[in-house]
Amino acid sequence: MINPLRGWRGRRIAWLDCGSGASGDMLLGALVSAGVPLEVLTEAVDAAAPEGVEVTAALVTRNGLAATLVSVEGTDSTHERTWREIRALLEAAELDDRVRERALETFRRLAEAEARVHATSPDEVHFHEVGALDAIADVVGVCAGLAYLEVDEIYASPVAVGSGYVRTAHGRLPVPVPAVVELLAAAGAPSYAGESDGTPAGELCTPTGAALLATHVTRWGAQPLMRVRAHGVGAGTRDTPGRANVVRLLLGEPVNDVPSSRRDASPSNEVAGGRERSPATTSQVVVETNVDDLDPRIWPAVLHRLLAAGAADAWLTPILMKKGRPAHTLAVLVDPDLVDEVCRVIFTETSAIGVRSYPVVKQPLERVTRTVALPDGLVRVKVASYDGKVVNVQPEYDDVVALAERTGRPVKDVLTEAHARARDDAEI
Ligand SMILES: O=C([S-])c1cc(C(=O)S)c[n+]([C@@H]2O[C@H](COP(=O)(O)O)[C@@H](O)[C@H]2O)c1
Ligand code: NI
Repeated sequence: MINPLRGWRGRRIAWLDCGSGASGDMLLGALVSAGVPLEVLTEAVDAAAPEGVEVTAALVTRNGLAATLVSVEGTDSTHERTWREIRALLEAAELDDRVRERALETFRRLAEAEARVHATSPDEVHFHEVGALDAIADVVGVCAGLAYLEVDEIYASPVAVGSGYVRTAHGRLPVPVPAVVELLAAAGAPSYAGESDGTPAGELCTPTGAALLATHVTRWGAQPLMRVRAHGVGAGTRDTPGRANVVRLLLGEPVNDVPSSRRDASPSNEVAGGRERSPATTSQVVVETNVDDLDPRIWPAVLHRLLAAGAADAWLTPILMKKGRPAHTLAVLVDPDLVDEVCRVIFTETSAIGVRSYPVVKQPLERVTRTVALPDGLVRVKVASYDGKVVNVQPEYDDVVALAERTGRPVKDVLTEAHARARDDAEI
């Protein structure tokens, strides 16, 4: 089995074009079309599926475009599964830890979205279509395919969600269906209807597709500046005239559009041992501007937009400017390939009429995200190591707050519990 990205040195990124939406099978097709061997998906699916399923791939066309259609067939003996059942199933399956962690996170997001839609708790959620055998296969297969590619970061375009109505086990639902709205909102993903000529587009993004995107994608926007090394086109089941019903996956390396002296000072992050990224220094850019005339109520939205555009961090420092004017320095830490996007946000959202920027070298600690199981639910935890030793364990605050809200417990108690469990798991 040859990884299509094999032999590359340096950072690897993936960009998903979700201009015709996203679903589990479209994502599977894009992975196979980009070069992920079908066996990688079938091995993971066989390990997780409670009953026999067959995963096949075929070359088809969608509105004239060649695309790979991956189909998952099997007879399911049950009509619904609970989040608890799926969690137990994934926990018991012989899956690679990373694949299991991602699949659990995908279903956790689905359970939380369903719980919000139906005003219940994740543990009370009964999945219908989303808990079926083919959906489990889609989730595990996509998580296995993406893990196989070992990309450092996954970007995706804004997501076309569709419009109109769709028939489901819940009855007739408006599109985007409620679970998709919840999932994309929780992930901060930009979305739009995607109608071409005012005709309702139907359901373009499904809950499974949205949950998989929410779990894997860390940045949303147009294709970043990248050298494409491989790409794939995954077909949706329907062939709609006038629109290629596909997800495209582009794999490549980001192009650092920065002076060569910076590149020399900052080696690229090679994949160490094939999995974890080394704590090598990385080069980023700080973009700054001083502003004295913006309505201060707008600043939180500006910071939010900058982070949504992919900035690694954005902050304000109060300053006293020329003529004794109180003002703020807005500073944004960003990868070189996103500087233009950050400048676009600054110029359109603030009153700045210029920015300055300078390269910086960042030394990140090696870190991994783990999921710890508390009695009431899951919490992601960031575990950072220095010199091979765990030096920091930090539960994801948003997960802690969500769990505290769901259970009615104080946030500080859930935080302490998550912290203790994570430290136990990390053996520190
Ligand atoms: O299965 C469940 S719980 C479910 C919830 C919702 C809500 O929006 S609420 C919608 N659906 C519909 O089921 C089909 C299949 O979805 P996949 O993600 O498995 O492809 C789709 O039409 C959803 O809108 C299911
Ligand atoms: Ni529902």
